[in-house]
Order: sequence, then structure tokens, then C-alpha cells
Amino acid sequence: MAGDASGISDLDQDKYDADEQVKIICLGDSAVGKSKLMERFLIDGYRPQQLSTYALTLYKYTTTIDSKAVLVDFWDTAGQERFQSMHPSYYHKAHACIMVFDVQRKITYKNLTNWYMELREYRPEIPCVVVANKIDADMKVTQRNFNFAKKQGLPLYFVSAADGTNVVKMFKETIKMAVSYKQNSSDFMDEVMRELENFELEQKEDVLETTEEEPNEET
Ligand SMILES: Nc1nc2c(ncn2[C@@H]2O[C@H](COP(=O)(O)OP(=O)(O)OP(=O)(O)O)[C@@H](O)[C@H]2O)c(=O)[nH]1
Ligand SMILES: [Mg+2]
Repeated sequence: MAGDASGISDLDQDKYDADEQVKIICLGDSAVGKSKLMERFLIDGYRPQQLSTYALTLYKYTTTIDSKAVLVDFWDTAGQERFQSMHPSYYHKAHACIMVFDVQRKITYKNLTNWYMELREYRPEIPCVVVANKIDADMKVTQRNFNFAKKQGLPLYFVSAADGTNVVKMFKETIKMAVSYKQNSSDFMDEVMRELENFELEQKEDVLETTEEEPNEET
């Protein structure tokens, strides 16, 4: 109803207008640059000093793919190594994952194995990209072999949140993968979720119809 639109917040309005909505999560050790990458992509800026992300930050982003409006929910979370692992709800209904490590700290690369294992436990089939961040600190790293990505058959991006190298490319390709996954997924749980969403919608419509009819019955 047009009259209701004034009561809808901007974010809700985006959701309302979007043809598709996807959720993209970000994983990786603390201080690898997850938040800086989001900042670079979403605000096209980079503030060198910032505290570790507190708990969870949600970023909304809207774009157009194949002339369809797409609303992206980016989930960014704090220094996960302190908590060892993520709460299952973080993974819930995610459509793609960006897994980040810091080329200057080997341990963050090693820990990708753990992050990946946990991801696959909850989301066995979603697209996942591996991101080697901070290449501005030493461009030579782009010549090195990071076999983890190749071994798992995942795309690898060499990026820098500091100077912006490859950041937009990486995010845009990940969004495309997320949308395509959502539309074509044969994952059993996703199919169940889709059915449930349709069911909820139908139920909502039923409720609307019933409430709209009530005054008529009375009169
Ligand atoms: N040189 C360089 N430093 C970077 C880059 N990206 C991030 N940093 C620095 O790395 C530090 C950590 O960045 P964050 O984005 O806060 O890291 P995070 O992964 O979000 O960390 P948590 O929120 O604790 O999980 C900051 O001091 C950034 O300035 C980069 O591309 N190059
Ligand atoms: Mg952060």
C-alpha cells in the first residue's frame, strides 16, 4: 500500500525494492583487514587507525545485476580468533563467503584451513573466495604460490585495502557468485528455506486477506 511507505525506513525500503537479496559473510583472523576491505569497497575510503570490530557489523549495499536490483547484506565480525569459532547464526543463510588472510602474517594463512572447515560444516556449497590482503606492503608476494586456494579449487585475489588494488573487482565478482548461487542452488537446506519463505509469504497474504475481509463481514 502506498500509504504505508512513509512508515518504512530507508533500509526496509531498499529491501522492498530489491528483486534479490543476498548475504555475504567475511571470515579470517583478527587484523587481517576484513573491516578495511569493506570500508574501501563501500565508502571508497580507508582510515588507517581503527579499533577491532566490535561484535558484529552489518553493511548494506545495493547494486544492479542483469537489470535486477540486488540488496547485499555484508556481515563483518570481530577478531574471531579470540572466540575460536563463529556462532552458527553467522553462517545461517549466507550465499557467499570472503575468506581473508594477511600476506605479512603466515599464521593467518595457516588458519584459513580452520576457517574453511568451519564454513563447510555449516554451508557446504556456497561460493567462497580467498583474499590475500595487504599486498601494498610487499608486492613480491603476488609471485608466491598460495596453494590453499588452488587445492580447494577456490578463486584467489591479491588485494590491498590500503591502496584499493583489486578490491572492487573482488567484491563485485563475489556478489555475482552469491546471486547466481541463490538462484541456482541445489543445496537441500536452501531448497527447504526457499519453500519456507514462500510458505511464510503465502501465509502472510492469507492473513492480510482475512483482516481486509473482517470489516465487510461486520457491516
Ligand atoms: N598495509 C596495509 N595495512 C592494512 C590493510 N588492510 C588493513 N590494514 C591494517 O590492518 C589493521 C587491521 O585492519 P582491520 O580491517 O581492522 O582488521 P579486521 O580483520 O577487521 O580485524 P578484527 O575486526 O579484529 O577481526 C589496521 O591497522 C589496518 O590499517 C592493507 O591493505 N594494507
Ligand atoms: Mg574488523
